[in-house]
Amino acid sequence: MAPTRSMMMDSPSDLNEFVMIQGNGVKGLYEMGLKTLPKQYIQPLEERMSMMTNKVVPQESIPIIDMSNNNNNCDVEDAICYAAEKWGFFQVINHGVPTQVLENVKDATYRFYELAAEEKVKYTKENSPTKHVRYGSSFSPEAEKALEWKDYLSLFYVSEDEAIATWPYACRNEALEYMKKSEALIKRLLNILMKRLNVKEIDEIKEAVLMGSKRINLNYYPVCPNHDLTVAIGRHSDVSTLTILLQDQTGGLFVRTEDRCGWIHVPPIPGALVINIGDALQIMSNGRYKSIEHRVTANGSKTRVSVPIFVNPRPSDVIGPFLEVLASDGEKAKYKNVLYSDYVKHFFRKAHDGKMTIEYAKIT
Ligand SMILES: O=C(O)CCC(=O)C(=O)O
Ligand SMILES: [Fe+2]
Repeated sequence: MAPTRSMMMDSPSDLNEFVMIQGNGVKGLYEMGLKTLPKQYIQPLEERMSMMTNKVVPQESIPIIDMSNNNNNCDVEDAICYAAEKWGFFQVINHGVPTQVLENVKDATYRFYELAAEEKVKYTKENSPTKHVRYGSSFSPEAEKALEWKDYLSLFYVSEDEAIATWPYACRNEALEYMKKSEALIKRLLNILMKRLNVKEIDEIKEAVLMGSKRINLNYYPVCPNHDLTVAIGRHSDVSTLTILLQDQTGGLFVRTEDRCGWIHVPPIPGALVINIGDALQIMSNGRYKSIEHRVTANGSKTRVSVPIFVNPRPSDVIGPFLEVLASDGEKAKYKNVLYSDYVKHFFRKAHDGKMTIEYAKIT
């Protein structure tokens, strides 16, 4: 029997069946015309943006850095390192990734989500022929108190051949092209950030630990009923080295203020990319660069898409503060060495919980 709206509201197992097992996602809930948010999505008060404790600070903004060579290159380098130390988040313009490539990957995101549920369901955890391709909804439904209003397709990059063989046709060429065309930007950013840490050269070993593996996510956040009772993504920091995020013009990404008392909106800028430092780089830089907590609000009137590329160490890498950082002035290590796959497992084992993941690696 096709699920009715009232079934969806009352029964967690019907909701799970419709959203996750049949692969309709929250997109399916929106399309069914739900006027009230199912209770599984209702977040505790302290997680809602409408609370006084979650005030938005409109007078603050993260830096916008022009990466073209019209500026003095030293200014660009200073701006990037300062932003990574103080804010952990910045936007870049004139970054060298062609606008058309960005537009194409957004279109491809819509194309994938417009496929019938029977097509998308082939890529869920239960059905996907490879663990490198995963379609799902919410973050860790087993661990979360309340679900998140988000569908995702997560594509782990191993090689071009493997991607061509396994990634969904609706989006694979565009996702691959976006990854390829952002490679030079990623390398430039890492070179700049490393120089400031006293790492003179990114040799093969350093390159592997900084950017040895990559994951691209196609996030889809449909229009949400009672949107202020829920979140699209809860408070978290990324476990990556760097994240390169493409967002559309809807808005909704918020970053923690330095005093951790409020939130700063990351305004959409046509053609720009949002860059943020992840936990792995916070650890490798011994805390010099900051991986900042962020979240995404659900929207009551517009669908939003975003496409992050998570630039990561390889799962088999051991990460810890670089010796160059510690040696420069005898600085003490703030983090221990951890196997990156253990760190990532720890992140996925629990619900989103702000900046708590990094405690796993902290020397106390
Ligand atoms: O959608 C966004 O703007 C942010 C997504 C995000 O934070 C993530 O996927 O880790
Ligand atoms: Fe994130």
